[in-house]
Amino acid sequence: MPCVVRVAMPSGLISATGGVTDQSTTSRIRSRFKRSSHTNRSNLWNMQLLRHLWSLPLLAAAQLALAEIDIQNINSISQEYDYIIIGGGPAGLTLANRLTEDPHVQVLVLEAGASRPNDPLIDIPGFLGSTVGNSSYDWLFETVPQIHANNNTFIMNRGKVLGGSTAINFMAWGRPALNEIDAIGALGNPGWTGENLFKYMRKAETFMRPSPTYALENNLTFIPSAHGTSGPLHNSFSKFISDAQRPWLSALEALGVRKIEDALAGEDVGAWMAPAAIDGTSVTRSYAASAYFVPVSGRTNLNVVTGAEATRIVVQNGAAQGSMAAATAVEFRMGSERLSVRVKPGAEVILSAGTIKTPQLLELSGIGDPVILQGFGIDTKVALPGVGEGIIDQVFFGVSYELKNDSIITLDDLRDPTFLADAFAEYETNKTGILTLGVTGFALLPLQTIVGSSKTAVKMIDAQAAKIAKGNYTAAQKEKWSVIIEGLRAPRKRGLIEIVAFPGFFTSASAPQPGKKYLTFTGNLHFPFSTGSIHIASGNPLVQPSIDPRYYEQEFDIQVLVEALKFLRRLGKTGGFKDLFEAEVDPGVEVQTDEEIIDYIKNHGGPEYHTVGSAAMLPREKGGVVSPELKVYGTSNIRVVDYSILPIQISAHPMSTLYGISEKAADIIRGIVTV
Ligand SMILES: Cc1cc2nc3c(=O)[nH]c(=O)nc-3n(C[C@H](O)[C@H](O)[C@H](O)COP(=O)(O)OP(=O)(O)OC[C@H]3O[C@@H](n4cnc5c(N)ncnc54)[C@H](O)[C@@H]3O)c2cc1C
Repeated sequence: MPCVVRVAMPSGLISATGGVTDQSTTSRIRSRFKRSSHTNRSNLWNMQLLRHLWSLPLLAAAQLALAEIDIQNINSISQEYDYIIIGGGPAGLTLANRLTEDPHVQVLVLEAGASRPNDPLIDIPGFLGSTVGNSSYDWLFETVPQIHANNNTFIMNRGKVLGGSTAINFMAWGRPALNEIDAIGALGNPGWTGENLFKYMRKAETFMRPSPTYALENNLTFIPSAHGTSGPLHNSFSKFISDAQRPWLSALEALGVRKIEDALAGEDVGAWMAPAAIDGTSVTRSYAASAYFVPVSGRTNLNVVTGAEATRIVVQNGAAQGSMAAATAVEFRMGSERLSVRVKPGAEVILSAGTIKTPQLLELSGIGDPVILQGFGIDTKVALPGVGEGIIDQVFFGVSYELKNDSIITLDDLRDPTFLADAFAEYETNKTGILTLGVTGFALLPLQTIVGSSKTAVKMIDAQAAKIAKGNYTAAQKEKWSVIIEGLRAPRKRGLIEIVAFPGFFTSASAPQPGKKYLTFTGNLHFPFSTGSIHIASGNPLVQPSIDPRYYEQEFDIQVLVEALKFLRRLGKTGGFKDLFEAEVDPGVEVQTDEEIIDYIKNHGGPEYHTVGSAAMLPREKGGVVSPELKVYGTSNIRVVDYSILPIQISAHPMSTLYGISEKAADIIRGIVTV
């Protein structure tokens, strides 16, 4: 067996702790941020969006940071693991942490990406988004051309690094309504209730309260009992709130959107100021690797191997013999080496490779739809047609405004290398300034608010319900959609569109102008009806799967987004925003008719990075892949624990829910709870 890499904790390019930054350090920082050698990877939508957000010098700095990252060879993989976890993202590392609390349990984690401790582009909150699109951190998956989205292809960004997408994401910390989890339970998943899962979400987190003065000045409210106080994952309110978003709550109130005390307490329809996954003490990103791995990295019963890409689970027996199929080995690659680790009797393999890679690995292992598997010469070990089917992906678009007042600080300032260097020095010295920023202004709106009329909303809902009733869909599909319809009919209990105030230029049709400042509103469709699939495109594990979310196949989705864009334009003309904005930049006033708006959204909107459903937790006869215990049907020792198990979408950003799912899964696996 080869040597195994265990991640070391080098000092890194930039210390994450505070301290005095002297003059020579500041000049070094300045010159670093002035260098530029980054070349743009793609002209696809997401890439344009992020290219506008982040300057070339910053991305060059990322390359310098990479050179400093270290991985050490420490020991060898043994053959005696109780759990082999594929994927060192939020789910994989939560499980690894909890399962190794028992010193007699041996755990191996295989992570395809590298470990990047003390990487400033991950750790410094205000650099959010800077690693998205950089192949050293990002898988850069691509969809197939989307026929209902002007045939556009979209990049599906996902973290390829220890910590998974939590290392590269935007850190928004939210939770769905309690009743949404109850609805997932009612689809055939006993034991999955809102109350129960919220308990696990709180277990995962430590919430840092803001000081009473800061809370009062910035309208930050919270209900203490809704938050965890001793979990590994830290969250807090942003220490920097741009003046560009000050009118958020009052302008929304003028449009009939009430402020809610705390969107994490089980009801999330309304407007709020949100915390982010930022450790309020160190003022660094709190993510799966820093929260769940680093504190326990010294455990001798935990072996986390980075740069190790799992390629197949070797599965024996199966339906043909009438017995349960069982994993006997996991094959993986490290560089050009092909390796394998045995699954000892009684041990388990847990797939936590994320919504895109988990179904691919199942299919490569002979678990999936026999027709698809045969097409690639793969023997069927478990016939499970639900694998990779029924995926639902949230989508979003932006409306950007140029600010009248160029002295307001926004993320746009970071495109200026001198400002960036100063901001960096301020962050290093005091842990203050724009580089401490997390996105704060959120609201979740029901259709009734978006269209401004209950009657119109009900008409749209009725039309969609009738279309579904008449359509040639399976009963299981109709049942899932009925949950969304039910939500749409209960505007106080369930929202449909989330809107966010992003303090900077975050649209892709135009480019930001030097010296100008912007605020972007995003409109995010959190319950799309359009449903697609992810399947292998080759028997070669290194060929990425075919991802087809079928964006806007259900016309209702695009109709709602058109209405959302109109709502955001109304918001831009309301209250304090009216005086703040010089002009709408994207889509721009020339885009007026519904057809023009549709084109704008299809060409300049895209994935919100929250895909669910590729290994759905549902009864097997309803297309389910895993049971409520998260066991893959037809197998004795394979589970899936990641975001792919959600059978329908939720109204919130995934992280809190996913950590909660993973905490609960750890208790199920350890036998602490039964479902
Ligand atoms: C750009 C972006 C912004 C986002 N913003 C937010 C936000 O603000 N708030 C929020 O709550 N959520 C956000 N999300 C979503 C959130 O981060 C993800 O939903 C969540 O991390 C998904 O977790 P997961 O375990 O399913 O998969 P991932 O986080 O993708 O983890 C999977 C891990 O498995 C590894 N892996 C995959 N295949 C293999 C293999 N074959 N062998 C070994 N390892 C493998 C991957 O490298 C990765 O580390 C964002 C996501 C992205 C990409």
